[in-house]
Amino acid sequence: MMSRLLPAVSGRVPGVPPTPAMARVVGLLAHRWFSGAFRGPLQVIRCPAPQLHVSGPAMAASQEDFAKAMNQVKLLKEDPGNEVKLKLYALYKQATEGPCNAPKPGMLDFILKAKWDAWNALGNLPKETARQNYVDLVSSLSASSCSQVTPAADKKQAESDSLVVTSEDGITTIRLNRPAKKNALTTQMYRDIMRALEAASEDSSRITVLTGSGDYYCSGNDLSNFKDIPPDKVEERAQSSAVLLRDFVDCFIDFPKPLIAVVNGPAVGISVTLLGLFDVVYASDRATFHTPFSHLGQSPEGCSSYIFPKMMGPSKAAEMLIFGKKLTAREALAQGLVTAVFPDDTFQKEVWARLKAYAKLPPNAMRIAKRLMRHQEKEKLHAVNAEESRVLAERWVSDECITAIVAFLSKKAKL
Ligand SMILES: CCCC/C=C/CC(=O)SCCNC(=O)CCNC(=O)[C@H](O)C(C)(C)COP(=O)(O)OP(=O)(O)OC[C@H]1O[C@@H](n2cnc3c(N)ncnc32)[C@H](O)[C@@H]1OP(=O)(O)O
Repeated sequence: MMSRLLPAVSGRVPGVPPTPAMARVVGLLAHRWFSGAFRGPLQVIRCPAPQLHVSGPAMAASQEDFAKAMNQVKLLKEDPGNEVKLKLYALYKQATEGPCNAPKPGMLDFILKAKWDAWNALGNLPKETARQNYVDLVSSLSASSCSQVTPAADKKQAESDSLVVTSEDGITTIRLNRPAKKNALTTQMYRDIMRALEAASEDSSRITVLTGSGDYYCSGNDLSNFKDIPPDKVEERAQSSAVLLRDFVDCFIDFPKPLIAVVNGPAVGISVTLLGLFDVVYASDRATFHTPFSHLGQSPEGCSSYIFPKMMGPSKAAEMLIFGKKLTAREALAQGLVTAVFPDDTFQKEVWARLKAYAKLPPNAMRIAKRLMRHQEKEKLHAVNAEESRVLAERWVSDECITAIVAFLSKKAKL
């Protein structure tokens, strides 16, 4: 694709070398055109993606993604160069107007001809594919543009008591930091994690890690979230928690970069179910995986009702999600929930060495590979998440759930 565009950019007829005078004129016009001296659709468009030739509506970006990509182009820190701008232009036109039907500009109208050639070269590429390719290209440009942020500015992104977010060596790490409460997730932490993921998806890091401080990875939802709710607000709180849950899980479904869980110790509830949405899960041999939903009068979330049966087969998934069987790290590895298990005493050293090496890989290639692996399932996962959240809102107001939570909060029960 690149080489097909080159003649268009230089204004050359393929196979005919340009004269020096022609090259000078083309260079001048191209400079004016691309530096904004020319008004027209090129100012509306901006960055695209390498032609992936992944076709068909299954790979199509939404109009919202497309609109976002157009805005992102304006934020690029570096001029992407004429070749890329031409691709962006062509993909924008194809995505918004379809195949090129405009009359061919005259040979001496170099700039218009370059634009026309670029658009025309897309032939009958479907609008949806052009839209997707535009989004991909912008995303790849944003990633490489962001990676030029100075290391000092890039080091620390956010810090709060319960969540610590750092970015170093190409890795953004989101660390749950409530060790005294086994890293149980408060309402504020769900919100902060969503914000951290959003920032990580746009920062210069190449991979993103979620891990815990202290002896636990995470003990799941903080059951105190259910405390002090006036009786007439119970239903309303259940509904708003379901919306929070749905938005939270959606962020994991949509996260564009490689996402790695570094499971440093036991994991409970939502911190286990979410693992199915990570790309890689590394666990200490001290970690356990526990989803005691029935014990709590609750139901599975994090898309686990769909992913776990597919991953480990329905009966192993049933043992976990219906009967609350706690898995050891080795059992979780055998079920495909965990990628690799490390001895606890060398866990941190081995895992971070591996992650640092991964974080040196080309970021766009990693994102594209992830998208190709995950895209087909995305719509399904959003639907599963919506349904699980809806059902949980019902469970939270059930007698079974209220009894279980009261028992825990009054210190009468523990898992
Ligand atoms: C809006 C989105 C909603 C998403 C819904 C998700 C569903 C789930 O995640 S369900 C899973 C909920 N989690 C639990 O049921 C775990 C409850 N915790 C325990 O059973 C135990 O604490 C433990 C087995 C995790 C650890 O036991 P251990 O004896 O080692 O330590 P503790 O002394 O019990 O814990 C220390 C400290 O931390 C508090 N704590 C631990 N986990 C939670 C939690 N999930 N919610 C609230 N508080 C928790 C525990 O109460 C102790 O506090 P104190 O020191 O103040 O007594």
